Amino acid sequence: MMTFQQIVLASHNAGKLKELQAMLGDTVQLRSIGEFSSVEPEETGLSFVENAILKARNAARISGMPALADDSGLAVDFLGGAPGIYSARYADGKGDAANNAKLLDVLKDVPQEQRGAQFVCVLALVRHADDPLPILCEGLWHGRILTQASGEHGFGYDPLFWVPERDCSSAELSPADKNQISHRARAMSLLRQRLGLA
Ligand SMILES: O=P(O)(O)OP(=O)(O)OP(=O)(O)OC[C@H]1O[C@@H](n2cnc3c(O)ncnc32)[C@H](O)[C@@H]1O
Ligand SMILES: [Mg+2]
Repeated sequence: MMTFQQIVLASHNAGKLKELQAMLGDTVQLRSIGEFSSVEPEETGLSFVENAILKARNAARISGMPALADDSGLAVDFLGGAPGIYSARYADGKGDAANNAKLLDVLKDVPQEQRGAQFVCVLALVRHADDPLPILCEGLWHGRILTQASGEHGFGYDPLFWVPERDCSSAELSPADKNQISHRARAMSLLRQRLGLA
C-alpha cells in the first residue's frame, strides 16, 4: 500500500482544492502548486487523461513531491461532447461567467430532452515526475444543462448543471452534498480505494 502524508495538488483552481481536500479527509494533506509556482502548464493533451498526467508530472517536477492532478470538464451531448477538455477555455479564457454565458447562448433553442450532459473528472497521481505508472481514476456525473443559471455554491458550470437525483442545480447543492455525488467524488472514491484509505 502506498502512504502519503502530503501531496501537491497540480491545480490553480481553488474550488477543486477545497472539494478534493474535503473528500480526502485529514490523513493526507493537499498542498497547492500555487505555493511553488504561479505558472500554469499548457494543457496540450487531447484527452482528460493526457492533461491530468501532464499537469501531475509538471507539479511533481516543480515541487519535488508526489502530485495529484484533476482534469475535468463538461461534455454536452448536443455538442458532441464539447466543450470537454476545452471547458476552462470555452470563452477564450474569459472565465467562468463568460463560459456559462456562451453555453447558454449556444443551447438557447435546444429543447429539454436534448440538453443531456455529463461532468467528467480524471484524477492522476504520480509518485514523482517520471513515474512510469500513474494512478488514474475517472468519475462521471450525468445531468442536464438548464436554460438559466441557478444557485450560488460550487464553481464553474455548477449553476447550469441540473442534477436529476436531487432536482436542483449543482450550485444549489450544499458543498457536502455535491462532494457525495459529483464526478470528482466518484473519481476520488476510487482513488481512496487504490490508496487503501477507503
Ligand atoms: O487546470 P487546473 O489548474 O486544475 O484548473 P482549471 O480550472 O483550468 O481546470 P481544468 O483545466 O480541469 O478545466 C475544468 C473546467 O471544467 C469546469 N469544471 C470542472 N469541475 C467542475 C465542477 O465540479 N463544477 C463546475 N464546473 C466544473 C471548470 O470550471 C473548468 O472550466
Ligand atoms: Mg486547466
